Amino acid sequence: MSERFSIKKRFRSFKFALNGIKILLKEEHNARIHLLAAIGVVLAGVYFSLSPIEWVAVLLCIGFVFAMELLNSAIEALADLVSSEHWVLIKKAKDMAAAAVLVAALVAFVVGLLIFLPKLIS
Ligand SMILES: Nc1ncnc2c1ncn2[C@@H]1O[C@H](COP(=O)(O)OP(=O)(O)OP(=O)(O)O)[C@@H](O)[C@H]1O
Repeated sequence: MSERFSIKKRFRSFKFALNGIKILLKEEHNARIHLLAAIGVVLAGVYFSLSPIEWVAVLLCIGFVFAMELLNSAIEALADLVSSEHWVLIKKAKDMAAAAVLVAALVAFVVGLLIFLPKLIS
């Protein structure tokens, strides 16, 4: 049977999700670098007075990279739980999860270039 809706439980789930972000920033050094980059990009966006559509692109990229970082770290944690021994399938899962972050970061980089390069040049 489905559970009754409870605001208290929804709030608790939200707290667990915030804890996930806290763990990411505490344990994943790459995420800290990405956070600094995101802050820099937002400040640059304010400086260059980005248009609404440019903000949408920038914020989507920032969210995309962090979401991929979170999923990558979750997969890494589960893989480490499964075994500390060397397994081809663990390598495959970890490398593909890391590739997801790389793809997101590359897309964000290209979008950043498309938006900021013309403003920097002119
Ligand atoms: N249990 C395992 N079995 C097989 N391959 C593994 C295992 N653990 C890690 N690897 C692989 O070893 C390499 C290094 O993994 P590791 O997690 O140490 O590096 P990393 O991704 O640089 O770490 P981080 O991003 O947390 O600094 C990766 O290719 C990963 O897929």
